[in-house]
Parts: sequence; C-alpha cells; structure tokens
Amino acid sequence: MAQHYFDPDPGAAHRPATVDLVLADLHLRLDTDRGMFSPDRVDLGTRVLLESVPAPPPEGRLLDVGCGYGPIALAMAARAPGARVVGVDVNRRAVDLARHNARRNHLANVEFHLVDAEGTPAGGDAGTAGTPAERALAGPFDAIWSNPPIRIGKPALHALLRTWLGRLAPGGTAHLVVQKNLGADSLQRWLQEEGHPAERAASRAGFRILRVRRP
Ligand SMILES: C[S@@+](CC[C@H](N)C(=O)[O-])C[C@H]1O[C@@H](n2cnc3c(N)ncnc32)[C@H](O)[C@@H]1O
Repeated sequence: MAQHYFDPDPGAAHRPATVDLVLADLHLRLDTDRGMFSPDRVDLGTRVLLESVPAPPPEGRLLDVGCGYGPIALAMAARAPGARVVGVDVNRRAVDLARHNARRNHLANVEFHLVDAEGTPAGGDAGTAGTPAERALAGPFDAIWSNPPIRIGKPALHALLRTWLGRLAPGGTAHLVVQKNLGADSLQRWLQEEGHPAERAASRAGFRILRVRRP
C-alpha cells in the first residue's frame, strides 16, 4: 500500500537524518526520518513562510497546524521565548521527532500533540476529557502559522482549516503557505466564501502566503 507523509503510523523503514534551518535570525538543527514530509531538507515553502511572516506576538498562544518534525513551531518558539507554542500533527513519527527537536534545541516553550482529523487528541490522550492536551488544543490562538497538507485533498483540507481557524482568537492572525500551482488562489477564494477574510500577504518562489485575520 502506498505510504503518505500524512499517514498516522508511517511504516517506512527508518533513515535518520539531520537538517539545518538557517534563517537571518536563527539556526536550528533538526533530526528527521523517512515517513514524514520533506525529511531531506527544510521545505522551500516552509522557508518562504518563515522569511515572510511578521514576528509572532511575544507572549501569545501560537499554533502550527501540521507541524511535521517541527520547523515552523520551533522557529515560533525561538522567536517568541515568552509565548506558548503548540504544534499538532496526525503523524506519530513526526510528532515524536518534533518533541525530540524541541529538546535538542533547548526550547521549553513549545509542546507537540498527536491529533486526529477532527483536531482532538489522539494516541495516549484520546478519549480523556479535560486533559492538558485538550486544554492546549482548544486555544484560542493569537497566531497560527502553517504549511498545510494540501495533498490530503480539498474536503479534508477544508475540514482541517475550519477546525483550526475556528480556534483563532478575536484579533488573531493566521499565515498559510500554499504553492501557487497547488491551488493557492482557489484556497484564498474558499476562505473568503467561508467568512475568513483572506488576503495575499506575499508571493515568492512559486508560493503564496495567505493571511487570514479574525475580526
Ligand atoms: C506540508 S506538511 C508540513 C510539515 C511541517 N510543518 C514542515 O513545514 O515541514 C503538512 C503536515 O500536515 C500533517 N497533517 C495531515 N493531515 C493533518 C490533519 N488532519 N491534522 C493535522 N496535521 C495533519 C501531515 O502529516 C504533515 O506533517
């Protein structure tokens, strides 16, 4: 059966690697593995996002949807040491590595959670009401940064965005990076139709950065 980077339990044989995320203001070393998104280098779209977004609210509650091995959430945590950052993903191997990468880079203001497609805790936290994981995931979030999983298909992507954009705090802002030829403009139109005011904040190297503000 074909393996996808968004499988909950990737069966791919392990191939540990280390990648560097080097930006003007930070340098993180990140361990990766097969069975997750972009394990051989930090994805170009992720770089474009991190080079384009304004600084996160310094003491905010921040979210990375589809965190993979953690580059976006960890960059948020490094840029806003007073903030509390949450990263979520459906891929167990990726979430385990994101937790490891937080320790590796001495970032204590970030936590990673395995979730299901409905945005509720999965794995060890599943089905337990009122857990710290449930509280962490409930938001509301002052900022969301995401390189969302376009390849899961439109219905699943729309459900994911409805769930997590619904947890944006009043006045909060989301920045999403989407490849132009993977439907960035039609996603922007869909967001507007859904009542999420979305604008193009940047466009570079074939990627759009969509900004959604919650009034
Ligand atoms: C394009 S990748 C980005 C990964 C990482 N943020 C990065 O920049 O390298 C999208 C991620 O979304 C995850 N994903 C897929 N469906 C999801 C869902 N319903 N909820 C949360 N994450 C999901 C995938 O497992 C994958 O790690």
